[in-house]
Order: sequence, then structure tokens, then C-alpha cells
Amino acid sequence: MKMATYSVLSGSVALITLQNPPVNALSEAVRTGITDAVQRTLKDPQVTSVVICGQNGRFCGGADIREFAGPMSGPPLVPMIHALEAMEKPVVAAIEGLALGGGLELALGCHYRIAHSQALLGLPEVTLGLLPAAGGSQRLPRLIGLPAALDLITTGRHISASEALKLGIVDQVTDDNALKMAVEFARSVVGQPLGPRRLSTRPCHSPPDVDSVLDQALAQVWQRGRGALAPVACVGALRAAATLPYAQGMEKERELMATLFNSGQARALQYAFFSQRVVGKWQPSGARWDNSTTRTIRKAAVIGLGTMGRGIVVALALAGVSVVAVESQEKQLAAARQMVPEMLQRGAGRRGLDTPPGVISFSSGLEDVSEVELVIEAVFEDMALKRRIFSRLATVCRPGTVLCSNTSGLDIDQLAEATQNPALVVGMHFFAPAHVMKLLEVVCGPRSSPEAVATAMVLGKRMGKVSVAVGNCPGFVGNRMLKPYMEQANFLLEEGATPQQVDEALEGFGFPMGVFRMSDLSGLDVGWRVRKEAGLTEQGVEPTRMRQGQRYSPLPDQMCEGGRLGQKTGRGWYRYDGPGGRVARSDPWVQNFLETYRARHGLVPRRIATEEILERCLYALTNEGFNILQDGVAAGPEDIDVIYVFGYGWPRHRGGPMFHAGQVGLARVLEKLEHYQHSHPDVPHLKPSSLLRRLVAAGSPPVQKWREFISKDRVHSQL
Ligand SMILES: CCCCCCCCCCCCC[C@H](O)CC(=O)SCCNC(=O)CCNC(=O)[C@H](O)C(C)(C)COP(=O)(O)OP(=O)(O)OC[C@H]1O[C@@H](n2cnc3c(N)ncnc32)[C@H](O)[C@@H]1OP(=O)(O)O
Repeated sequence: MKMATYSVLSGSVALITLQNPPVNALSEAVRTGITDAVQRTLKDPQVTSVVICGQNGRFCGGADIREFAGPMSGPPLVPMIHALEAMEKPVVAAIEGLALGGGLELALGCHYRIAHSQALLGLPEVTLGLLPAAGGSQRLPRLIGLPAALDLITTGRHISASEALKLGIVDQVTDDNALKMAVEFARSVVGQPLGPRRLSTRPCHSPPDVDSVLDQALAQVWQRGRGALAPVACVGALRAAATLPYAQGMEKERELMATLFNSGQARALQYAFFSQRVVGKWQPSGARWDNSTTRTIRKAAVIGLGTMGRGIVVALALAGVSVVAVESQEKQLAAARQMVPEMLQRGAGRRGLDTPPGVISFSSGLEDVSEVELVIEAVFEDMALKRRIFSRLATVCRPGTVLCSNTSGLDIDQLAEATQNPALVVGMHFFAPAHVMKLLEVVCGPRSSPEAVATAMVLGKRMGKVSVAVGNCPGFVGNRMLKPYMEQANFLLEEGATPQQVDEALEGFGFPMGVFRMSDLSGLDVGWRVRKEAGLTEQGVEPTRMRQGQRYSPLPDQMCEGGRLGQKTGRGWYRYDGPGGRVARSDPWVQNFLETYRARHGLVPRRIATEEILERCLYALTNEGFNILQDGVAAGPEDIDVIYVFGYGWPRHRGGPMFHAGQVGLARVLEKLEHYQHSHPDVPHLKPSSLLRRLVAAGSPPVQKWREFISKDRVHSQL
């Protein structure tokens, strides 16, 4: 039952308990319960103090985000919190577990706050495209000062109880029972003046250079936010707190919230929040996360200690897994012996640990992995080499060992074939640097068992990754969609655009890096190797622009042939100060190269609008997303969107490519794809996906309904 209960302890302390599992969010029923409880407290002369707590050791996770999608009803938060603050009986918040968003705002309306040492506190509204609009933007700076409030509110970060104590957000922290302590505390402060405890009546302590502090904060959120509106509104609300009386500040808070509440960005960020939770629950095979058994991995091996392998070793060790790190090349092994402990120490430091929890041993031979429960092979992308390793592992490892390959697109089933037990083989596609990047694609081959997949998913989560289960196809989800995106970018260069122009358009959309800067960073030879394997490359004075029956741009191959591999060679689509340089400068050589190329192929350059760049790159990518959904390689649009947000820099405030398509309007995306396909009939990736057509024909249901639509569609087509 969702509600807030009222009881009286020892005849004089009223206890209001929020009950809305799992995080006691402030739903309509809970707000009604609190409002009623406040009235009862006021009327009961026996009650001299009040304690508010949350059921099951969790104070409150904030407003009920699910209610934001519909019309809001029930008692609003702001007057409810004001009523608490205005009480003439001391009100104490007993903060166990978490006090986030509206939960912390509720606590800030109390006169005192007692927290358990393990509790987390914060105002994460900005991450949902909102601001703390239940008085948080006005009360917090009055409590802890403007600079600290700016930091907490514009980042939305969670803080520990001890940091909250240092900042002055809580009055006491305990390792014991916080509720018991709050009740004792409430009794002890009866009769003390409450005026100074009401944050709304306090002045806001701002530094003398308040304007420049706020301007700097604004500049920072602009730069960091890549077009996100909420952080800017947060600074606006804090400016009001610093410069206006409380009542006017509250008015400003309300106004700013009104601009955000129904915005596309807020919808996108809230969708991203729920998508992240959805992806942990389903697998493309249809197996459910909660009905597959998983193995707890204590000891694992990593084979291959290049950049990826080293990162994976560190991520495992930080998750408390003991690792046997294997490398056959002496030089690489020596480098790993030196670099891994340093990386580990830094990683442990970032997590506030003195020593990393997992133990690492290095080896040059595969025989040393015989005792592990799971192996992650991370040698370079060569199917023959990987197959050799897998067949060796099948003989060296104990029966039942889960065998994983870190691959960015190779066929997992071909690797499984090389073993005696293909059910135990899964893909784990890490993103570089593997100990930092949050995304992990867990690739289920047609013969992978639900247990092996679930084990990899859970291990990924332990490593702090957002694990997404995907099906087995070239490039899986992320790289399969990247191909048409990059292809369009190359075609745009042929037609008259420059790398800067394309990158600026994409960065203006919100990507941290455009496609060409990204390609320079990861190395142009990565894609070159894949194209060579696919038999697409050809060398010659005039390489053709058609391969395997479709349009092909040899531009990136020619760059590689000329030794322009990106940052590592100091030259790529941009020039750098030297090999390994980071600052990209436009390169007249590239301009000249493109002009010569166009002239040689009789291509007349034209001015290309930003709109066309975005539409062609992004809709080609999204179109492939629809094909992926149709093929069942991703379980739902949420999975694709999470992959793009966490692995490919898609701006979170735009939800992800599939969500974005829904926001633009599916009919419009279809119309644009048809338009570009008409002008480029030799580009199959611009041919609208039949799933997209069917969704449009069905009236463009919202993205949350696509899973259902696709499964019905599948049943229908099987009849
Ligand atoms: C013109 C119109 C003008 C309109 C003006 C309108 C004014 C409206 C006034 C509003 C006032 C604003 C009030 C306030 O400032 C706004 C907020 O409080 S926003 C919410 C802030 N809180 C958060 O962001 C916390 C979000 N949650 C988390 O970060 C995590 O869930 C957690 C709390 C840290 C717990 O993490 P875990 O233990 O890992 O658990 P899960 O994450 O898996 O969550 C479990 C389960 O709970 C669901 N859930 C979590 N938080 C909420 C929530 N706040 N509301 C609803 N549901 C929540 C989560 O989705 C999981 O669900 P499941 O997947 O199991 O179904």
C-alpha cells in the first residue's frame, strides 16, 4: 500500500512513515498521507515533536517520476513542505538509505536532519531535465551557501552522509539506528526556538563577487551541458536565491520549472532514466533476467594485454575479481606489468579505496587459466587467432568455464564452434578505455545459454558497467548502426562538405566529438582493417566509387594508404602538433586532397546545409536501428538508446536515436529517408526500414509502445 502512516511514540513524538516501495517516492498517495499526518499532529496537544522517516531503511527517492508523464493531482509538494516548516513543534528527518530530489527537499523543510552514515543525499533533478522545484533551489543555498549549492544542484551528484555533515546539510550522522537517534533528538529539542531552523527565513550567504560566481557557473554549465537546458535553469534559480527575497525566489523557481517540466529534454532524460533500468531486465533471446541462474565469478582470466585487455583487467580487479592476466608477447607483458598496477591504483583512488579489492597475477601461458571460472579473450580482431585461442581454452579450462570474447563485431557463433561447449560462449564488447567507459554489449550467440549470458550481464554490472544484451550480427548494435552514419559523413565530403563542417553540425547537435574527430581519436586504421577483411578495399590510381553493387567512398582508405591514421600519426582528417597530439586543427592538405579527389571523379561540390548533414547522418543511423529491432538483435528501442548514450556520445538530453526519431516524428523521418534515397538510389542504408513504415502506418505509437508493437507484428507475420 502506498501511503504515509501516522503513529505516536511514547505519547509525545509523532512518527510519519513514508511507504511507497522500493524508494518511497512522493506519489500522490504519499503526499496525501503526509498532509493528513501534519494536520493530525497539529491537532494533537499530546504531541510535542515530529519525526519523518521512510519505510525499509530508505528515506525518500524524491518525487514519483512516473507521475510526471500525466496530469499532476493531489496535494502539491511546495505547500506541503511549507506546512511542515511552519509547524510550532520541532520536525526531525531521520535519513536512512537515501534522500534524493524531493526527498531531500522534504528534509530541508524539516527543522533538523539526522542521517545514517551509509545514506546518500542529493538533488539529482538536473539529470532528469528539471530543477529542485519543491523549494530546494531556495533552501539549500540558504543552508550551505551559494558555491556549494551551485555544485550540488547543477551536477546532481549524490553525496555521502559525511560530506553532507561537512557541508552542514545534516546536523548529525550516526552508524547506529538513525530513526532511534532522531526520536531521541526530537525529544531533546522540544521548546527550543524554531525560527532560526526555518531555512526559508534565513538570508542566503553569497560571496561578495556573487555575479561573477554565477556567471562562471553559467559558462561552465553551457560548456559542459552540450545544449542541455536544465543546468542553465538551475543557475537561474540559484541566482534568484542569491539576489531575491525567498518568496520571489520561489516564484522564479516555479517559473523556471514550468519552462522545463514538459520540455522535450525533460521527457528525453526521464526516458533515459527508465531505459537504463529496462535494459537490465530482458535479453534478446526472450529469456528473463530473473529466471536465469547466474554464476558468481571470483576468479577470471584475461587473454591479451593490449589497451583493451589492460583496461578489462583493471575493471575486473576493481570489482573484486581475482585476475590471471595472460600475454604471450614478452614486450607487451612487460608493459602491462608496469601499467596495470598504476591504472589500478588510480582507479582505486577514484573510488576512495586504499587498496584494489582484486588480486592480479601475470602469466605468459594459457595453461595458467585452468582454475578460473570465466575467461575474457581480448586479443586483436582476427577471427583465425581468436578461434585458435578458443579451441585451446576449451582444452585447458575446467568444464563449465564461461568463455567470453571482447570483440567489436565478429561472429560469436564461429568462436563458439571452436569449443566443445558452445552454450558457454558469449561476447563481451567493451568500449575503450575499458576500465572507464560505462557501456558493455553482452553478445548472445544463437547457442549461448541464458546462464552464460546472465553471468556476463551480472559481471558487467559488478564492474560498474551498464550491460546491454544484444544479438549476434556483424557490428552487433552499436557498430552496425555506426556504419551507415560514417558512410554518410564520407559521402558528404565527396559532395562538398569539409570534415570541420560535418563535425560542427554533429557537435552542435550535442555529440562531444564529430565523426571525423572521433575517427582521428580511435585511429582510421580500425575501420580500414574491417573493410579489408570484408574485401571492400582496392588500391589503384582511380579506385572506383561503387563496390559490391553499392556506393562506396574510398576516401578513408586513401587517407590510410597515405599514412594518415589520425592522432597517433599526428595527421588524419585534421592535423595535430605531432604523433599523439590532441588539439585538432584544420589541415589545408585535407582540403586540397578533397578537391583533387572530387575533380578526379567529376564531382561538382555544392554547399551543404547543416540540416542535411544532420538528417543524412542521424537518420541513416536510426534507420539501421529500426532494422536491428526488426531482426530482434536488440530487445527494444531502450536498449539501442542506452547503447548510444553510454557508448557513442549521443547527448543524453536527446534520449537516444530511437527516442529522438519519435520526437522528430516517425512520419517525418520516413519522409526524409525517402527523399534522400530518391537522390541517392545507390545507397541501400537510406532505404527506409519496413518496421519504420509499419510504425508510421500504425499511427506512430510512442517509443514506449514499440516493444509491444514489434512482438505483435512478429506473431502476425508468423501466422
Ligand atoms: C506548465 C506546467 C508546469 C508544471 C509545474 C509542475 C510542478 C511539479 C512540481 C514538482 C516538484 C518537484 C519536486 C522535485 O524537485 C522533483 C524530483 O524529486 S525528481 C526525482 C528526483 N529523484 C531522483 O532522481 C532519484 C531517481 N532514482 C535513483 O536515482 C535510483 O532509483 C535510486 C533512488 C538511487 C535507487 O537506486 P537502486 O537501488 O539501484 O534502484 P533502481 O534505480 O533500480 O530503482 C528501483 C525502482 O524504483 C524506481 N524509481 C526510483 N526512483 C524513482 C522515483 N523518484 N520515482 C519513481 N520511480 C522511481 C525505478 O524506476 C525502479 O523501478 P523498476 O525498474 O523496478 O520498475
